[in-house]
Amino acid sequence: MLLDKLFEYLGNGSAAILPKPGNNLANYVAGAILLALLGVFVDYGRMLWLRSKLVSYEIPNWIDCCKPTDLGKPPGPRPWPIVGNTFMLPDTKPWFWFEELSKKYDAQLITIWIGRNPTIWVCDAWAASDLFEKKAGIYSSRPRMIVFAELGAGQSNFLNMYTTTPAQRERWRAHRKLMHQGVGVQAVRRYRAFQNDESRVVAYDLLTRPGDYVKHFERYATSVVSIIGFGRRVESSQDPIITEVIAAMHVAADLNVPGKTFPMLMETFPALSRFPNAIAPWKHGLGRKRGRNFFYALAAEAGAQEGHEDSFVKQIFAQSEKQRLGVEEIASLTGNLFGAGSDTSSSTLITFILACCAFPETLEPAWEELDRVIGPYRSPAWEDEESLPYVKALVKEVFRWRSVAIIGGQPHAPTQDDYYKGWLIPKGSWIQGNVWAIHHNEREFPDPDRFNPKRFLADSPDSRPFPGERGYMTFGWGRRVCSGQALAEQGTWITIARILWGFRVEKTKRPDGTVVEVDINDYTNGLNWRPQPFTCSITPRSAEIGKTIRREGRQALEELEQYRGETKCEEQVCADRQIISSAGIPTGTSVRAYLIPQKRKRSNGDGATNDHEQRRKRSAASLESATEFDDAANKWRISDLEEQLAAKDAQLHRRIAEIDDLHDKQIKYQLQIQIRDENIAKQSSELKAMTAKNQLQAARIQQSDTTINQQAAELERRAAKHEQNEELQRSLLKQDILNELGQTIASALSTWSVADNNPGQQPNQSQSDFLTQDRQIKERLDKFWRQCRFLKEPDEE
Ligand code: HEM
Repeated sequence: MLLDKLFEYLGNGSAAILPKPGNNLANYVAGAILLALLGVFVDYGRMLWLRSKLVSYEIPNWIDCCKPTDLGKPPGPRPWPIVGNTFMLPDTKPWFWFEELSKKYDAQLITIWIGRNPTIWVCDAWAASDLFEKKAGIYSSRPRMIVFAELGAGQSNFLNMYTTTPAQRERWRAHRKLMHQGVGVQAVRRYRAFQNDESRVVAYDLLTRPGDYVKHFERYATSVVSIIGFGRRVESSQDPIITEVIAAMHVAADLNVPGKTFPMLMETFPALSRFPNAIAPWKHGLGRKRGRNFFYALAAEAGAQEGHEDSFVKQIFAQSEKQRLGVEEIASLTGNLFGAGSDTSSSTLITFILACCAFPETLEPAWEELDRVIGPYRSPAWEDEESLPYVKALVKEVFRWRSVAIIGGQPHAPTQDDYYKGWLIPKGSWIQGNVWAIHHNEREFPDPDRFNPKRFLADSPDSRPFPGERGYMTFGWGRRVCSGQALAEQGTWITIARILWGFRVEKTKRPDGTVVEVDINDYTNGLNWRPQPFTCSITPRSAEIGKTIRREGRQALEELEQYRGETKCEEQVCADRQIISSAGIPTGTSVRAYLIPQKRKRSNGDGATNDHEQRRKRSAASLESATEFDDAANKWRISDLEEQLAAKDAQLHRRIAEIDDLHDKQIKYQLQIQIRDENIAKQSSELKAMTAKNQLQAARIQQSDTTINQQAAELERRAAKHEQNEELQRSLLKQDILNELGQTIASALSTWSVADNNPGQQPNQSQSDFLTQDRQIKERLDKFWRQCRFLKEPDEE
């Protein structure tokens, strides 16, 4: 505090150090030095005292909470007075160093002193989950951030809000609720149609201009949030929303990385941030609020326009009175969609392209799955997600492998003193997740630098336990978890699935056949990092797929037509003047004016303006300011040319699309004629086959008729023969009967003559014999008559 005062004194009161009549300058200086030394001494005492508390012995259950070696071991390098560990920080990407330190100290948490402030880096997934998730009630506030909040996005910005007091918590909740209404899990399902269309346009753009893949991704990500926010899409990568916002985000991301230089040193000496920009080069021009005005102007313009009543900005204006939203808050709520949503999403897609080039073997299973489930005649749709488990795992691996928010976005701050495994985490201190270390721990992710989607397949031997069901911590934690997570996850899935389905993404080949290697470690230095520019080859996987991409791309553009619009330029003055003036922005000021402040004052085409000259004179002492102005003027001129170029580009694009359209129609008709010809040929050959079949069947019928006739004749012949046989049998039988009859009669006659000729001879014997023979003759005669009746023909009756 003392040092603060000293710097404040030196800063604000530069006049005070000038000698005044009667003052002894030497005494002044000596007094100041003495005071400063005393300040340094007291402050260093405070630092050491606090540091000693970082290893606490007031642990209720220290036996099970930490290894004995942890006790007494400082969880970070020893700080120096005033500068802390600042000068030990590496020039770039300090997260690697923090990871090394956590390994060196075998500690999940380490402490680095940025100047006089301890910052605690959580380098372990389980510790991050224990603190940020399980103790979310304590760890959901933000620390004081000079660069990011006070000089940057503003303290009233939802990203930076404190939640220490009930009033702050109530304000933060109101903003969170609005964000949920805009981009919460439920809300983003409504955006699937246009998000899918924008992703189809990306595929279409990759087909026509693959070399510009970075621009396509930036346009896509910005357009999606622009439709959500303002109900209008971003058609060209020259749109100021892209050029300005993404560039601003890169600057902000670079400035907010802990480093040994300014502006991060203002975090430890806040007084330095109060110097006017003109004499404070260490501020890098921060704190001008231009961004806020720009976003408010955009919001007011979109809010005043007809249509798209469900856009986020209209919801915000509808609730602004009830929620007592000020201009800054409205600007930040809409601006956050762009600030937090466009650079992050596009950088993630660039990382995906790098992974495709560096690890081509991981693409084969994805292609197999996509060919099996989707085929070439349509691209993946939302409903396919569950049928494409490998693609889903690949998207998760993209989120893990090189997570865009590599230090977990903004720091958290506990709202009270807390202890974790013996370490004190002081109230209000800066505690931040080192996502790099968390996602590169061998225990959870073996061979962590290898891009390996199988880690996210449950039955794979490469999968390991990890806190939380998602398996990664890319979107932060607890109550401060990224508000746009659902939107980013669904958009990243659909775009990656479509690119995998449609394209062969690989390293570029030189004319001599050698490949241009890619470097998986060549990333930018920002807190949202992305691969440094690299070349790659992006070609459609087949001609049929190429056709589908074109067809779907054009269909998507037609569907997106309803969101057509453009960021207003100078001549298109903001419509809602009342809102603008109530916001303290002069009426008639264009949105564009907040991007390039001096444009309206330009008097002639050569760029030399009166205002410019005056400003040069006024600020002769501030070379930086003048250069800055020159930059702005040049930027405006370039931007004009770029606009013209973009318009020509758009015209050319439309013309190419028309020609493509005609070409496609021609191909379509030719295809239809071909299909019809094929149908006719097929039908006539079927007819021929049927006729031949019929003829064959007729011949068969004829043949079977002949057979039947022959069989009938044979039957007749057999019947006649049978009759003849029967006749023969009957006559033979008649003959037999007649013979027998003759014999019977003969025997009767002889019997009767014997009896007549020998009367009285052995009468009894003869009598009985005679009677027997007589009876036998009668029986034989009876039988004979029966047989005769049997043989008799009916007509012979
Ligand atoms: C790949 C894309 C994205 C990544 C990796 C990402 C990552 C993050 C991270 C790490 C945080 C800090 C969380 C914490 O403090 O614990 C965050 C906060 C935030 N993000 Fe995202 N983000 C992404 C996309 C988006 C999108 C698309 C939006 C909006 C449309 C968005 C809006 C926000 C907001 C408003 C916050 C602040 C939350 C708060 O402080 O309570 N983000 N994001």
